Parts: sequence; structure tokens; C-alpha cells
Amino acid sequence: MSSSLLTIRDLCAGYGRRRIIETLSVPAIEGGSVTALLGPNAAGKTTLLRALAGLLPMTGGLDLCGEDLTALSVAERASRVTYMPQSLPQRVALTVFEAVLAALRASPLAGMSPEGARNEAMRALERLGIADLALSSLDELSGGQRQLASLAQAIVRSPRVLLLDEPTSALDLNHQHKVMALVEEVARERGIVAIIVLHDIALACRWCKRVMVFSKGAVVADGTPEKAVTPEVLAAVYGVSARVERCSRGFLQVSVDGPA
Ligand SMILES: Nc1ncnc2c1ncn2[C@@H]1O[C@H](COP(=O)(O)OP(=O)(O)OP(=O)(O)O)[C@@H](O)[C@H]1O
Repeated sequence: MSSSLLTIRDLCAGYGRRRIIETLSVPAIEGGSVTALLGPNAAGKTTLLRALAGLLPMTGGLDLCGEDLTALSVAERASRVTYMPQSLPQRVALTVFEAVLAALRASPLAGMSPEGARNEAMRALERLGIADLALSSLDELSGGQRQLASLAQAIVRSPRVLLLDEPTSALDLNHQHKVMALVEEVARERGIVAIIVLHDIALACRWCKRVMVFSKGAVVADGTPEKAVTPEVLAAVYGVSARVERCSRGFLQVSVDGPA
């Protein structure tokens, strides 16, 4: 499967008259690997993901493999772009399996046979290691379990662009890495664009090929983890004094000494 390519040109977005993102253009985001979106609180990361997903009014160009996303209907855009919000899913009286099946029915795979849909939903739960929760009600899950169920819903939709807003915030260390490995695998298998908002810089450096550091509605560093995550960038963006070192397995580690 060929990889998707997302181009953002002169994107402006905000709330009412308040502009949060002003004429943002970034080099095309390639599918097949994961791109991290880092940055301090209130930098505009969620605003950007919501604008890309068509959940906020925006102006500017948004091109997915030659198709103008801004010209599509809400339903057409939603079939190509899936956004998983920061907030955990509501505690509703659906089982995990039913919730994932419902997400699949609202996706481009909606036409699949009932048996195919059930298999696909179950496979998503298995890949996230929560098949044993299939018959549990969403309202009896822990926070981390609900986050995993929400990820299963996002992945089963099979979008061309997957936007995940802090998908590991409620997860323990083991599940954080399992989820990142799965998102990386799904991006590679399907050639999709996967953009993931993270506050854990080490997690981003471990699993993401490209890191965009966002501050005050603009990208201030963009590239491989080595290029984008430097002591200078961390001082400028987060106001911390930090050391960036390589661990024995070759991944970047960040040690923060304190405020800069
Ligand atoms: N619904 C809203 N109405 C008005 N302003 C908003 C709304 N949502 C967010 N904002 C403002 O937009 C700015 C960017 O918020 P956003 O949620 O995009 O930041 P973020 O980088 O995702 O932050 P965090 O890391 O804290 O989640 C903030 O100043 C916030 O107050």
C-alpha cells in the first residue's frame, strides 16, 4: 500500500476571534511512520489536531495525497481523518466490543459483512491486549482501560490520517510502550499519517521518526528527534535546563535539571 502524504499550508485556526494558529505551513508529513507533536501546555497542539480533523473552523490548505480535505463534506473528511481526543470516553453502558463495533460501522469499512466487522473489532482489541475486556461495560473500566478502548475505536476506523491527542496519558509504563509500538506498526502496515501529541519526550524520541515542537501556535523545531530535541530547544520552549543523551540502545533520553 502506498503511503499517504499530508500537506499543511497557511493554516489559521482558533476560537471565535481568538487566533491560536497563524499561517502554519510545515514540510509534508509522510505516512508510514509516526510524527510526534510536542510542546508546552496551551501551545495549540489540540487546536491543530482538531483543525486538521475538521472539528474547528480553519482557513488554509490541507492536502491529502492530492485531495483537498477542506473541500470535503464533514462525513467524507471524517472517513479519512480520525481524531482521538485527550478526554477519556464517556462512561456509557456499552460493552467495549459494542463500542469498537459502533466505531467501525461509522468508518469506511461500514459496508463489511457483520462477521467481518466482528472479526475486525475483535482483532483491534487483541492488538491492544484488551480482548478479555470485550464484554465489560465501558462504565466499569479503569481510566487506562478506557484509554485503550478509545484507541481500539480509533484504530479500527482505518483512517488515512490518525490524530491521537495524548493517547498514553492514563497508561502505565508497559502499556505506554505497547501502544506506541502498535501505533508505529499500524502506521507502517497501512502507510497512514499518524500524528501523536505527547508530553513524554523520551517516548516520542523512542517511537517517532519525526518530531515537531510546537510553541505559541507555531512549529519551532521539526525533524528527526536528534535534530528537533536539543537542550537549546528545550530551554527556549519549556524554560528548563536539560541534557539530551543517547541511551545504550541508541535512543535519545532527556534529563531535566530544573528551570533554566
Ligand atoms: N474551546 C476553547 N475556547 C477558547 N479558547 C480555547 C478553547 N480551547 C482551547 N483554547 C485556548 O487555546 C489555546 C491552545 O489550547 P490547546 O488546547 O490547543 O493547547 P495544547 O497545546 O493542546 O495544551 P495542553 O498541552 O495543555 O493540552 C489555549 O490558550 C486555550 O486557552
